[in-house]
Amino acid sequence: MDRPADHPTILTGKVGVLLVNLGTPDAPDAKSVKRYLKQFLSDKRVVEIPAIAWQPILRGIILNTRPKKSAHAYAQVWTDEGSPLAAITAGQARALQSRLGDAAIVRHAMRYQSPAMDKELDALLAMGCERILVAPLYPHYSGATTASALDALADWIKARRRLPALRTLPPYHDDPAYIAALHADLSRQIEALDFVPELLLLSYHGMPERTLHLGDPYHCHCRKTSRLVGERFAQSHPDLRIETTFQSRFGRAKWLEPATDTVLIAEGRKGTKRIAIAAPGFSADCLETLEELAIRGRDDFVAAGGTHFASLACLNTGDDGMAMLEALTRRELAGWI
Ligand SMILES: C=CC1=C(C)c2cc3[nH]c(cc4nc(cc5[nH]c(cc1n2)c(C)c5CCC(=O)O)C(CCC(=O)O)=C4C)c(C)c3C=C
Ligand SMILES: [Fe+2]
Ligand SMILES: [Fe+2]
Repeated sequence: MDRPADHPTILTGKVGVLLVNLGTPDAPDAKSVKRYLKQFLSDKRVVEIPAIAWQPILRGIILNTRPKKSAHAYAQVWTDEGSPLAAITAGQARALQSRLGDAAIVRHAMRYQSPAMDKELDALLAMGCERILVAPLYPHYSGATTASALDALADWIKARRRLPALRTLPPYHDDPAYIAALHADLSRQIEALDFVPELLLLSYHGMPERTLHLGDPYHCHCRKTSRLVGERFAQSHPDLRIETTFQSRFGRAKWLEPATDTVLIAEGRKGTKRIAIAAPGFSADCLETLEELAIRGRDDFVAAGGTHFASLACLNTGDDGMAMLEALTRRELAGWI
């Protein structure tokens, strides 16, 4: 009798690591963006409005207007290797694989679009992995990101007969390895600038404010990262002021404040001339950092009177970030030995 597709022929005792990020369109055109947004914004973890009320708004309004606008934004940051988020996440998986060597098989997946989580989990199983670490690359826990990735894992679990042993990487917003990586990487980038910033803005993706009152730890996680990174900078760069903001507001509800664009304008107006902005909540540069911060953020700040603006890169595939990911991964794998 044929074996079912998810049934590995030989079990080898191998360990798999699946890096997971949010997902991105396959191409910077309205059709691909629409497909992506439809999947993303239909996730009940992302838009917590009953489907009966939300789906008509999504299908009737948002999916008819936003894809064209967003596709234009994606086109401005698209690379030869595709969407920056996709290219960088693939690079992180390759870099982690070479750091871990025989200790694990590393793959990557996206919560939305491709490579799909279920296919990548099946691939690890087919390669003989009896233990799999699923690592959502979100330092700060939120229902919309971390929990949603775990929902997709749960769906995969429910649909398979034979399962590996599983672990998931916890949020790492206050992990000394993450704080040290951010401080080292951002310090190096700041030292390489041709100006001395007065202000380092730490901009995190926003969330509806309501989620904070419902008990989502996201806001507190972001604030704690800022405090810990700020303590390091107070030692190394005592004249650098550090502020926290939230970007990428979506929809009509109140989102976490202060908003990044509002603060950039207010700082420019009150006479701040030189700003560096970083986005510690994003493991990889993406639309939200390369277009919203680096292009529109600069325009906002300069129009308000600023003269020097630098958008700093995310940890991406740099040594500081990869050493941190290796340390976090090895710690989880050690729990299995
Ligand atoms: C890093 C953490 C993220 C949180 C928290 C988050 C919450 C969140 N996002 C939306 C709506 C959109 N986000 C979009 C893009 C996007 N979001 C994240 C990360 C977080 N989102 C990333 C990494 C990206 C970039 C994807 C890329 O392709 O580069 C978009 C799509 C782009 C657009 O049309 O503007 C939307 C929409 C909500 C509603 C939400 C919390 C409830
Ligand atoms: Fe988002
Ligand atoms: Fe908080």
